Amino acid sequence: MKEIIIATKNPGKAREFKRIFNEEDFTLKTLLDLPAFPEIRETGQTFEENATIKAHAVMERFNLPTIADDSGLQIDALYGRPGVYSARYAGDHNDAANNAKVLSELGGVPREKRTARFVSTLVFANPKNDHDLVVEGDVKGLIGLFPAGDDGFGYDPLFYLPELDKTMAQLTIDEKNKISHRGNAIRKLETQWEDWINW
Ligand SMILES: O=P(O)(O)OP(=O)(O)OP(=O)(O)OC[C@H]1O[C@@H](n2cnc3c(O)ncnc32)[C@H](O)[C@@H]1O
Ligand SMILES: [Mg+2]
Repeated sequence: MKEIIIATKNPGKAREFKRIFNEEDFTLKTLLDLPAFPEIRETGQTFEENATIKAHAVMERFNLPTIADDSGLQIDALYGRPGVYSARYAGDHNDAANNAKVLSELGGVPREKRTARFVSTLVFANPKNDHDLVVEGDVKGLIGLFPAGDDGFGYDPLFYLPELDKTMAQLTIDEKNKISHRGNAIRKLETQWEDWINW
């Protein structure tokens, strides 16, 4: 069976990838399914640089086609922060602390100025290809005044979608994948990889 690795240790991302891919043609493994992989230092200045670092570190270790996702939240009133620092804005992978910091920095900012977007950049690296596939997906929304919802991960409880009158954390995984930055990026990747990948 053909295999693709998703170079992530984030259980929320892992669930979304597994749910969206139809695994009839290949199986998907994340770093949570594989022997302990050392911490990858995300030293890039952009989502693409960090996704490239992750995809290549993991591809070289396992010698298999590997997709990495580097993603984050860009808030207009904060000049694009937390951006590439989204995972470690207030505390490393401490979602509650990160959300609290965003809310406190936005204190007093009115609804119409709380615009934001989630971005996901995917880099697909393959031992048999000399260039990577790179795609970006996004979704626009507003930062709520307080967290709402229990699903998803990260900043989902703060990310309000006016058209749905719900936060990202109030959506099912399928509803989130249908509109999310990651879902949009994965769909773009799927239209491109058939011609590129040579198993
Ligand atoms: O690097 P990996 O192992 O993939 O996992 P990570 O959580 O560290 O992932 P990133 O380095 O790409 O950091 C992205 C952060 O942005 C936030 N984020 C990204 N996508 C999100 C989503 O769909 N919903 C909520 N928050 C998200 C969340 O805080 C993530 O930890
Ligand atoms: Mg990370």
